[in-house]
Amino acid sequence: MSKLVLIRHGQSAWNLANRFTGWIDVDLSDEGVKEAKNAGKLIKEHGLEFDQAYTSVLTRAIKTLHYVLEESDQLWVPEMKTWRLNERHYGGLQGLNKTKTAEKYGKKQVHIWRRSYDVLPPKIDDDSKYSQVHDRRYANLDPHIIPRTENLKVCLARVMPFWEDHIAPDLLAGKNVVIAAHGNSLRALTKYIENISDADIMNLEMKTGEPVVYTFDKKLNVVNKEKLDK
Ligand SMILES: O=C(O)[C@H](O)COP(=O)(O)O
Repeated sequence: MSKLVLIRHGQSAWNLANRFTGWIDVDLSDEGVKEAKNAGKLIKEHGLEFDQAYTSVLTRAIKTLHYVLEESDQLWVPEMKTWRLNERHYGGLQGLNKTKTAEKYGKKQVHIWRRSYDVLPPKIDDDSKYSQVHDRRYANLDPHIIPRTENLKVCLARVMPFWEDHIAPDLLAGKNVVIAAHGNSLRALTKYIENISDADIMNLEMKTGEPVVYTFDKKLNVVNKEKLDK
């Protein structure tokens, strides 16, 4: 039996300000720090011990992972950061206020951009101040791979190689794994793990700072799922 714990980062400054964030690197809010620490306490209370940790290359997820590991006395656990676990890229919506965008384009359209499986938000221009094409942390990627927009389908497609190369082999080797990432990269992983349909995934929400614990058998079938209450 191996365990996989998924944690959406604590509330970020732009969750609080209600702005589309995606690949913009905003920090945790004070409330987000509390949520991340609380997630670590819950993990300790439940006696969860990790062999490997994964996170994105975005501050809010990295800090959440570190608070979780610190609060559960496991800061020593090996960790790897990857762009493949980044939030879904929100394209030209990045930086915009969600309410104002709904007033401009209609609530229905904004809901489709936010939750549909395969509708792409508008692309971001490479010269936008919210584009990541010149961000040093992606310098080792082929510039064409850096997203200009993503829906959940595209996000899942870039998360999956990381699942195949790292997460699944760890779980098959009996390791316990923790992943601190983002609402939509984790919705994508959840869709795959639980085989959720394209239609039903629209209704799945990930709460900030709430650990979701999967137990897998030796063949990587899910035998249990539990959410740790805040
Ligand atoms: O990138 C963002 O704006 C949030 O992290 C997730 O946004 P969503 O709730 O619109 O998917």
